[in-house]
Amino acid sequence: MPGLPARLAAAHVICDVVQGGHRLDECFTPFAVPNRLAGLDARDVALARSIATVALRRLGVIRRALSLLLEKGLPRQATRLEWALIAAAAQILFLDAADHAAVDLAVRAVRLEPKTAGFAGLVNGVLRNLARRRDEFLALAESGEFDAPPWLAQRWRRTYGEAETKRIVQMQMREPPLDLTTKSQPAFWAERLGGVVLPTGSVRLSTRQPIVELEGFADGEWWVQDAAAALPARLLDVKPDERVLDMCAAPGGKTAQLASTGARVTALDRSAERLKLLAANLDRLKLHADIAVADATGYSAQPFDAILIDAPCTATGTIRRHPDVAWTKKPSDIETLAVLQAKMFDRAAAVTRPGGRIVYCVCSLEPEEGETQVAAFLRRNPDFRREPVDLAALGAPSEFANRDGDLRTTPQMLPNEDSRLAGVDGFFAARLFRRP
Ligand SMILES: C[S@@+](CC[C@H](N)C(=O)[O-])C[C@H]1O[C@@H](n2cnc3c(N)ncnc32)[C@H](O)[C@@H]1O
Repeated sequence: MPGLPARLAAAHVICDVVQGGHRLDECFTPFAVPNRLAGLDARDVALARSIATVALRRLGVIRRALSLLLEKGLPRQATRLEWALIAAAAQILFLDAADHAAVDLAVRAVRLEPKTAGFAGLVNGVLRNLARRRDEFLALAESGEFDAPPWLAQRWRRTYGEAETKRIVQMQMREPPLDLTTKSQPAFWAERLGGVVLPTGSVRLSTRQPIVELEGFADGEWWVQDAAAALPARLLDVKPDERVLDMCAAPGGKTAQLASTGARVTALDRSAERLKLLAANLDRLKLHADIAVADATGYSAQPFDAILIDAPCTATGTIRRHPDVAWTKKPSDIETLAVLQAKMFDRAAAVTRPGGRIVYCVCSLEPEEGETQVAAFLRRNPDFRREPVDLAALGAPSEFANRDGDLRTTPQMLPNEDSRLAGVDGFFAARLFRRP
């Protein structure tokens, strides 16, 4: 039955992410365990990915709609039913699938498994009702009220206030644009690829074409990187021939920026697998960095002129691009990561030469990983001082800096009349100079 394998794969992936804690991107690599894509052709993989992505982006409201339709809740003996219902609901409410096809394929999918086969009638009824009451559920979806896990929304309200949190959540429900960092000539590439040049210099497209098919990819003229993610490496203001450490480097978006300045860059990461990706990316871009596989918290070397710490974090600023983050992270992750980040920060201080500098950044909206982390670092390391970011030099709007002069972006910033071209990832970055 055409379309069935893609729907089955999507339902499995949604379960692997929400129940198994897997990263969505990882589920779509050939090394995924379990591999849900075996035997699927490229079109089916793309369809499964788009269903799973939308389902995770709108999981809160989909679950809310299903709970309104399933008066008695999900049958306890068939919890796997939920994933098939979620995949089908994502298609009915948010994708251009014909209702009857989405319902029919979901019914066929649940009939394939002995544990769920007896509920085919229930699935049929629930999904038909969902399609009939589509407008009501779309109105519910518009509010954005259900699309962030309550614990995260509550934190953001405390940090950013009610109104901004609403805008953050609403932006996270949208499909993000594709941002490119070009080696040179952003205006030329924007024209060739049908995009725009942002004030910060990134090229922004709204295409859904596979990246590898876009002009300039194979020739290594640009790489994919959110506009906010492109700013921290620039804050380091690296000069040719300086010795620079990229402390958490893979897959190498920021290493590429640092290496393209002519600096001597060491790209360090704990993950040998991810460093293979970095090496392949640098190869395509015809750029060079020395690669080191090591745990940053125990790293030792001759002092560097400049260090970038793009620390591992909860990544709650990237939920637009990685909707799985909203459903796989938990409050204790913030505490665990904050401890690791502080250790890395102190190690970086130990290998910064007097007069040298550090840029510390995270793609997290949580102050414990950003603002608070820097304040604690400065208390522990009085030989460092903060240097406010120069927004004019970055071409960034004034709202990109916080009161301390650090970079702080939130997803609803960089608005655009064309909503397909609006928003940025949530990022935090601070510049710290070691006294000579
Ligand atoms: C936010 S990602 C880096 C993204 C990268 N800078 C870029 O722009 O493409 C964080 C990285 O930290 C690495 N990492 C996590 N713990 C580490 C540790 N203890 N030592 C070194 N690297 C670590 C992860 O493997 C991951 O690649």
